[in-house]
Amino acid sequence: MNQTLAAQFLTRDQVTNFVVHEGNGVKGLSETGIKVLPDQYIQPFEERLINFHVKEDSDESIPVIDISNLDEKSVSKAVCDAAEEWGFFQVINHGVSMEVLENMKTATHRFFGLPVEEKRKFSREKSLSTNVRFGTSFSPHAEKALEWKDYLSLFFVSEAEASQLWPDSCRSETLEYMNETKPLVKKLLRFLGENLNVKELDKTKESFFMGSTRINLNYYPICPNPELTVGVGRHSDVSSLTILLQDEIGGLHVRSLTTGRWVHVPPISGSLVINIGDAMQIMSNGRYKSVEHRVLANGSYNRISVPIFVSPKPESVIGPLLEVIENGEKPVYKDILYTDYVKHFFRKAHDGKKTIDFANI
Ligand SMILES: O=C(O)CCC(=O)C(=O)O
Ligand SMILES: [Fe+2]
Repeated sequence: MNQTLAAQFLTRDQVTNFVVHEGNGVKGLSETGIKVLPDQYIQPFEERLINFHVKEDSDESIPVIDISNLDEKSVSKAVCDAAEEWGFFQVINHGVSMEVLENMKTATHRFFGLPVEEKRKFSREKSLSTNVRFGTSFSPHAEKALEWKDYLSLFFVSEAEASQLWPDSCRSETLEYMNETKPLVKKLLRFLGENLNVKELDKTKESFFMGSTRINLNYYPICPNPELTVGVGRHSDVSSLTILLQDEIGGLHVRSLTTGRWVHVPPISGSLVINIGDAMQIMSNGRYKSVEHRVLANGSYNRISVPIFVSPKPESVIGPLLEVIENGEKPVYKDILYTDYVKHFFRKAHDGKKTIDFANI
């Protein structure tokens, strides 16, 4: 704890400078031993999860699906039902080894444990490529209230590019995690596709569903007033499918489509959390749901998570799939250039489910 440094944060600008511009992140701020949450992290009353109905003991919970089940039909049905009713589920016995997952978590801690000068090499100002970005909050320039989170975001182009640009401290573990997860992604997409009348995942479908991949390493440090802020604000993902590895701390909440309540996603050792993103909601013409979720800040523990955002190729034009609307179903979304959609998402602060209005007819 460094009380002297904590006492130095007199003004809002000094905090922003320390966290955002000097690249210390909220991790750096947390490690000064700061006792009071700086003003710019105070979320409006209605955005603080504490004010919402969260029932930890509720009988509502997102489905947990054992993917190893030999009866493919029942697994496929469980996946598609979960995608329609919850937009979120956890998978166990998914084929990605515990070792790969543990190595990914260790590498995440290793990266965030680096000295600031090392991490800053990947900041917006210094990074050699926009495909690699170390940052804090979500879009600090667009946000009225900041989020209590630091991240490293890695857009995958090729192994060759990754070996040039990604940090040494986490490159091989992240690539292995991404590669080992691919069969699971394909399996889930095949199930989801078949249920939409997509007979096979050919090259065109693959580029719609999984043409690009971004992996984020998220770090949520201990927060002095967790009840006043958020780790991540209400949002849905812009991906087709998100595969998320979380540690044992917890804090991710999903809004139930049935009751509107915020439901906790309990950490299950060795599991992966899967959620439908906006691109899949659009391509399925609203059949699969991209659901609002958010992350609480924590007053006692540091937390990490590692989402893989499996998405269409940026240059793909996506809209409701032909297979879905050829039976006469009325399209509810228009065709959009995926990169325009992503730009729209990042231009503003997190704002619940509003991003998808961009694609409304
Ligand atoms: O940290 C988590 O559990 C979720 C993070 C998240 O929702 C995101 O990065 O989009
Ligand atoms: Fe998310």
